Amino acid sequence: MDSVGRRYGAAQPWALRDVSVRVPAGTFVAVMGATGSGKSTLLHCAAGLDRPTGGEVTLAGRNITRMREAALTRLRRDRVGFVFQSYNLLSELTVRQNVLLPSRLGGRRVSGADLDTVFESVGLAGKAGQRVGELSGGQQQRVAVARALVTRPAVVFADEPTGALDPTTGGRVLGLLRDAVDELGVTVVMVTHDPVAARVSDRLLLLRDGLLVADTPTPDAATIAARLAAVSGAAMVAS
Ligand SMILES: Nc1ncnc2c1ncn2[C@@H]1O[C@H](COP(=O)(O)OP(=O)(O)OP(=O)(O)O)[C@@H](O)[C@H]1O
Repeated sequence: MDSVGRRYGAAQPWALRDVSVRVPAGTFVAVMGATGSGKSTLLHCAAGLDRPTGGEVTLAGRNITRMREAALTRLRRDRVGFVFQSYNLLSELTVRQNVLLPSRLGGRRVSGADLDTVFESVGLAGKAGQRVGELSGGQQQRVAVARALVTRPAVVFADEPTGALDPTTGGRVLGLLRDAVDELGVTVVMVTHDPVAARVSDRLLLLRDGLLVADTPTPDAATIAARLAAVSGAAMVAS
């Protein structure tokens, strides 16, 4: 992102202000900050889900700033995976159908071998035929991770992927994202409120009132919590 700004209306304050950040391939980045600091806005602008008001965005080597919607949709489908807090799965469909749905909609074939590999790696082997509605929250998030990874994306964007999970289950999901970085060279950009979850990342971005106020190698969880409290406190004082 080069000098990216976003506001949701001329009379609105800037949700993101002049953010410049480069994430090399194969890096795991955590994005943190107080509620309303612009984390989701940053993620959406970086992922091509939202258009910045100003600045330039390059995603998986392509400048998407003025890319037409159809090309952007193709780029997202082919090179990007998404994992959300709410899983965004179709509960009446099976695990396999959910994982294959985005590729099918895009007219792409996923080989049985690739599907088996991804099910194996996220611990869903043997569950492919089960209806998603019958699975636990942790299992559903694994399905979402499998769906994000099955197309072998360059980048996975995750918005609070462990927000609805208990710490143990959340830890497993974070482990899957970490493995995707270490073993497949995927780039992960993850928004989280949880310093323990952020600890799995290589690099920490901290936002305050839409400004990028820190960009550092990820420290230990206690230091993350202290930095988060410092920027959140400052945001509260400022408002
Ligand atoms: N669609 C929208 N229309 C208007 N304002 C918006 C919209 N989306 C976000 N905002 C505003 O932009 C600012 C940043 O919001 P954003 O959702 O990016 O913050 P966040 O750090 O992700 O917050 P949270 O931790 O609560 O999810 C907030 O002031 C929010 O009210």
